[in-house]
Amino acid sequence: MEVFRQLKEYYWSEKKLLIASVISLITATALGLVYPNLLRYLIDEVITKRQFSLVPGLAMLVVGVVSCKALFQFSHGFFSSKLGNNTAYNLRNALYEKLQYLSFQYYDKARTGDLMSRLTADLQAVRDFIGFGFVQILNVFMMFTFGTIMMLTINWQLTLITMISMPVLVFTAIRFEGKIHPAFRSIRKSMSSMTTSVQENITGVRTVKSFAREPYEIGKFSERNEDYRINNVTTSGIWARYFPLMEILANLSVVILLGTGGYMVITDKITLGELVACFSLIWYIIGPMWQIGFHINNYTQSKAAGERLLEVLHHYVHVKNKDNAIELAPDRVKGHVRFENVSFAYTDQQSALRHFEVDARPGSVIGLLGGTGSGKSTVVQLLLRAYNIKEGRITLDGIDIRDVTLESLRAQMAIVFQETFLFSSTILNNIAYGVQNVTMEKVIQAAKLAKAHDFIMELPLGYQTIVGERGMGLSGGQKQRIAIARALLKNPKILILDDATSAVDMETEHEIQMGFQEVMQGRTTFIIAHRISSLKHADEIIVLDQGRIVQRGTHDQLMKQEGPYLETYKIQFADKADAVLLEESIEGLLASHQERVENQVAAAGQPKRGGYIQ
Ligand SMILES: Nc1ncnc2c1ncn2[C@@H]1O[C@H](COP(=O)(O)OP(=O)(O)OP(=O)(O)O)[C@@H](O)[C@H]1O
Repeated sequence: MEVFRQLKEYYWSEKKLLIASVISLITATALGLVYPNLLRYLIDEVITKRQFSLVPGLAMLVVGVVSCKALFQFSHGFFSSKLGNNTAYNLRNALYEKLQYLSFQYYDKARTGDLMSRLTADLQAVRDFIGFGFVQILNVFMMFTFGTIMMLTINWQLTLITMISMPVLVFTAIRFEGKIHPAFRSIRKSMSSMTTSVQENITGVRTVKSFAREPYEIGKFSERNEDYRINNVTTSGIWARYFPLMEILANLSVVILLGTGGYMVITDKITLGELVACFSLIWYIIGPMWQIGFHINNYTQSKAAGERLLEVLHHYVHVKNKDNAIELAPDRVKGHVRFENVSFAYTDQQSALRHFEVDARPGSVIGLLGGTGSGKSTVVQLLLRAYNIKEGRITLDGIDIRDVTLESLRAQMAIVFQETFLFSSTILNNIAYGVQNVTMEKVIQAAKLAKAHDFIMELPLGYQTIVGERGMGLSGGQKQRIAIARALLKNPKILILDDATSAVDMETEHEIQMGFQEVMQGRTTFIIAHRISSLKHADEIIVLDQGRIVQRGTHDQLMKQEGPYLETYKIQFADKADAVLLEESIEGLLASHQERVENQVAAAGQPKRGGYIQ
């Protein structure tokens, strides 16, 4: 019950419904106990004593009891369902809220399919238990207690003899629980692994198809499906072994009751009415025992599901606001960013960034260059406080970013990520995502600066065009331009462009950069790029290699030094230089050829023909 104790805050607010549901069920159960007594009365007082005039009254009483019982059963169903659904509502909101605030560290390892199965199947299992299962278990307990007390009052010797096989039944049920619980955990695990596989397959369908890996994906899914099947079959095996055993043990009590009770009637120790009442009551005791397997199953399933929900709800949030964190006033932020001897490692194994230093004055542009995995994105992730650093410090206008509220810190920044993410909504909503109450003019202005306006206007629905999931239906460059417009519209103090123009052609990149120069005025900008042309105008360019700064300076300074920057420049511009040379030599060849032709024509005394190429 520890799991449900920890989940209390999500259902305890609905305690009125819980109480109403419990009272309704207790009343319905208590009314059910009237039957055996009516039976006893019918046999001993009416039939045996031939008092048939009492029959209509008795029948009316039965109708009354049945109607009341039905009414209470209805209200139990009504309150339980409301309780379950309200609890699920509270839990769903809490889980979603938690997912919003869980740090990047959590999402580095989280699997979407697994999270989805927690939010759906697990949540449903908990809802069903809190709504119905819990009260049903309470009902089982009450039916057993009341039924036993009533039987004891009729004849305690017969009751005790009948109960002789009950401890064995309880023992078997407990053993069953011990086996079925781990089995259900495995089912849930394999279910979530299967969901993950489907989710990944749908997300990466283009990659799968382009590599013609459909058979491999089918095989991978089949394996997981097989795992799920085996876990279900194993669970059914446990069920199949224990359930008949429990049924036999339950029916043994009935056999004992009829044998002993029948003998007692013959020997006049109890009346026939009392035996029939006991026979009816024993089902009141056995019924719940018989169903105990189902309730145990329901309980263990929801316990496993509850554990998985608690794992998310109690997951430690690494990056959060300190007590008394400073709220940055947007109009006072200047945008002075300093990294002071910052070292960082994602895992314990290898550092992603070592002794990183930069002093980005307000309005300056810092370029970051380096090979893949050299730590460029890590710099901006740390500035965004996606992760907490343990060595060194990062300050904004002299304040350690760990002392500032996350919301006010991130409100000062706009970032265009390497991988563009668009929501499945209109282009307008995607551009206006980071800001509230924005005018259409401002959206268009941002889109124009990002060189997105023209292609948006060519779409039949313009800004109202709904982009597919993750921006499907748009080219990589178009998606990037929408993401850039989104960042520009936010009007941030700090602008971060993480390889933001990698998917657009050189010409568009140049145009976007011209736009940037306009919007970058007064903003501190960090540009990560692989193309030197994107960084050339930065106030300082930092070259990284395996997390270390290997060169820094302006473009002109770096061009005068031997080092990776110059090498990169040579590689990137070698093709261009070759192309220029080739172009020049072709032009030279053509010119000399034309000259020769003209000379020949002149020598032959013929009129000169217009152009070289006829
Ligand atoms: N979320 C993460 N969890 C663990 N390791 C990570 C994570 N992100 C990056 N790394 C590792 O940290 C190092 C630096 O990565 P980073 O993304 O900063 O490189 P980068 O220079 O931006 O590379 P690229 O140009 O390819 O984007 C790499 O070794 C990378 O594998």
